[in-house]
Amino acid sequence: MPGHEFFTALTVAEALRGFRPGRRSAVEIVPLDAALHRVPAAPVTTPAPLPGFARATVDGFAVRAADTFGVSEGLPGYLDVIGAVRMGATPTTGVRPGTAVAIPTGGALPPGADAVVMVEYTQEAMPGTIEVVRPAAPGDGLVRADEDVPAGAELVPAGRPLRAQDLGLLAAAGVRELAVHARPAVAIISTGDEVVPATTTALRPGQVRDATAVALAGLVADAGGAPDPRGIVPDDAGLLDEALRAAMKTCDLAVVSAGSSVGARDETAGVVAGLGPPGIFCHGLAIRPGKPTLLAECDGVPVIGLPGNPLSALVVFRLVGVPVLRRIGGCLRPPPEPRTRARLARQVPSAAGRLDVVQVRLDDGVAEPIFGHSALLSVLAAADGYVLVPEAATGLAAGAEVEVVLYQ
Ligand SMILES: Nc1nc2c(c(=O)[nH]1)N[C@H]1C(S)=C(S)[C@@H](COP(=O)(O)OP(=O)(O)OC[C@H]3O[C@@H](n4cnc5c(N)ncnc54)[C@H](O)[C@@H]3O)O[C@H]1N2
Ligand code: MOO
Repeated sequence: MPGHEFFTALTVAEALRGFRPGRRSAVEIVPLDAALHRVPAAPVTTPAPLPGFARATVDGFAVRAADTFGVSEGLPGYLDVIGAVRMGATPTTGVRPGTAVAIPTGGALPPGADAVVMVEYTQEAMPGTIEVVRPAAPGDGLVRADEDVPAGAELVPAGRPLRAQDLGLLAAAGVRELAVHARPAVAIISTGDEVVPATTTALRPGQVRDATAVALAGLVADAGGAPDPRGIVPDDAGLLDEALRAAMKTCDLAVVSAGSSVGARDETAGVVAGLGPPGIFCHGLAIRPGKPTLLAECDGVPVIGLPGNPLSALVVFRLVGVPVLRRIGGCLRPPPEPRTRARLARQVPSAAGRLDVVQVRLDDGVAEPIFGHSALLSVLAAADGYVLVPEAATGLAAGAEVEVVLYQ
């Protein structure tokens, strides 16, 4: 019977290294205010140096630094104030030896000046004349015309999702739109005769609401993808084949939940094997939970078969699906996941040779493992994060310092 062979389990690291579908989502132009978290398809270089003119970084007086050399509280220097810089305007009055021009923070440095003395280091000696009591070196109290971004410099790299500060820098440089990867379209197909839409009010005995699809859609959206939930397919090879082929016409990644194990009704592997070359990359990962996972690429579309247990499906998609999805979306530098260090409240057993993903609750620097079968979705909902027990380890000792990857 198809699907009854034993898994040939790869480690998660081997799978991530080896399964590298070449598919990339299309490139589209978006306006800057719609570009948060989008992935630039090419580096964006500055059209001009920034800030573009030398500007004061303090409120004070634009001066020639040489005029202040050697001054002190006891021996102030005297300068004639011959004008004031207006914000947003080109300064008209230049600074000559023995003179100063009043300037606000951010004002354009007048010609002739090479430093700005803070107002706190001056006082009015008489109307139109200031005493300067601290010397200024050239460059003090200002930023140069290209100090923020030199001519031709890169504002944002390709492949790193845009953060709020990136948008700010692009805005400062006058970039109004940019080329980004389209959000990869991720078809989400649930399977199982017992699975009914999540909107079902009254369940018949043996039925379960589709818990996986909406949760996967959340993970997809969090990772920059566009979820395309395509409903529930019964345990029928022909219908799954039809659903997958229809999805593959438009999606960048197809995800099937359940049916990836070795039971009589587990059709996913057989169907995926017939979808087109190169076909199945691996069936079975050395991970708990999540062993019955299938990775394939069929006619240019990556296909991921996830375990039926919703907890397992979500764990595997986070660890294996998200990196694949990000790469399809052109993301070369994924944002680092938030992590924290904690002490393990109790011992965690684990078999050598597989990666264990242990859900934990965090309390004041202590990570409390939440034990429970992977059929129990509440375990995942109760968790603040997870701890990985590497393949080589046979468990973690109580009190061990562990790294917790946090759910946001
Ligand atoms: N003889 C073996 N049996 C099982 C193995 C094994 O290695 N040998 N592995 C177990 C593990 S681990 C898992 S996980 C499951 C995965 O099996 P499938 O991927 O074939 O999934 P199903 O059997 O169809 O479903 C498992 C479980 O999850 C429920 N389910 C499925 N889809 C949904 C959904 N969208 N929303 C909510 N719940 C869902 C389904 O009703 C089942 O209870 O196999 C073990 N068995
Ligand atoms: O590994 Mo299954 O994926 O434990 O529930």
